[in-house]
Amino acid sequence: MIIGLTGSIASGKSTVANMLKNYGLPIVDADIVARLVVEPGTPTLRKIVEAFGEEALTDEGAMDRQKIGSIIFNNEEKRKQLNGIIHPAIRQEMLRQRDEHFGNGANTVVMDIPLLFESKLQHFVEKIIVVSVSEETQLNRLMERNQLTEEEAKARIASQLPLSEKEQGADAVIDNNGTIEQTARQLENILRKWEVI
Ligand SMILES: CC(C)(COP(=O)(O)OP(=O)(O)OC[C@H]1O[C@@H](n2cnc3c(N)ncnc32)[C@H](O)[C@@H]1O)[C@@H](O)C(=O)NCCC(=O)NCCS
Ligand SMILES: Nc1ncnc2c1ncn2[C@@H]1O[C@H](COP(=O)(O)OP(=O)(O)OP(=O)(O)O)[C@@H](O)[C@H]1O
Repeated sequence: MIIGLTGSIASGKSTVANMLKNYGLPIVDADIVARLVVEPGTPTLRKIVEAFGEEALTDEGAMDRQKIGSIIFNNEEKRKQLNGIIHPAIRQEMLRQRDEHFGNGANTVVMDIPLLFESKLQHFVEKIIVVSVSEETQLNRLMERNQLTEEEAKARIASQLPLSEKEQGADAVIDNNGTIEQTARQLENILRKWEVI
């Protein structure tokens, strides 16, 4: 089975992904892949420099995440341009990792894709878990974790589809407003229902 794990920024995907890892399920993590495909020397990083200029790089020649983030979370055109460059490389590597896990005998693989709905990747997975929180909880946790101002946090949240819309497309929704334990129990019930554990 291929499980798609998504939600919105700071809704708790990584928290739930770690729980899934503890069940021994392999995780293909889009955010990790997104870092892999832009490492110094990759064709994708070269295309980003062609599009955004040398200012896209740190002095060490890596992608300047702070700089690119400040550009694309406040400019939809620039965000679409970056997505057009980086998403094909992310997709290719995610599918490679997915097939590698099945090749190694996995029965179930989890694909942790923040932009699953935005990038219309539903066909990559069989079941979708959406990790959902209230706007207030999301804003507070994002500001706390990334040390962002309210304005910066709201810009990042606004760059994604609303969680209410994602819940419509979910096979299961985890309400992550409560404690980690309450989230873990919801996940356990979902995995039992799907006979994954
Ligand atoms: C813009 C970048 C440089 C910011 O890096 P930074 O280290 O500050 O954030 P990080 O990579 O940890 O992403 C945190 C979260 O931001 C959100 N996010 C990232 N990229 C995007 C995007 N293009 N559109 C909307 N939300 C995004 C996701 O919820 C992600 O989980 C980085 O997010 C990036 O390279 N984004 C483009 C690749 C992408 O779309 N990744 C999402 C994988 S589905
Ligand atoms: N149930 C919870 N109770 C308290 N804090 C939580 C809970 N779930 C997540 N957090 C915290 O909220 C923040 C966001 O959680 P997490 O990083 O799992 O979200 P995410 O969806 O993976 O975010 P991103 O989209 O940025 O990768 C983290 O600091 C995490 O420790």
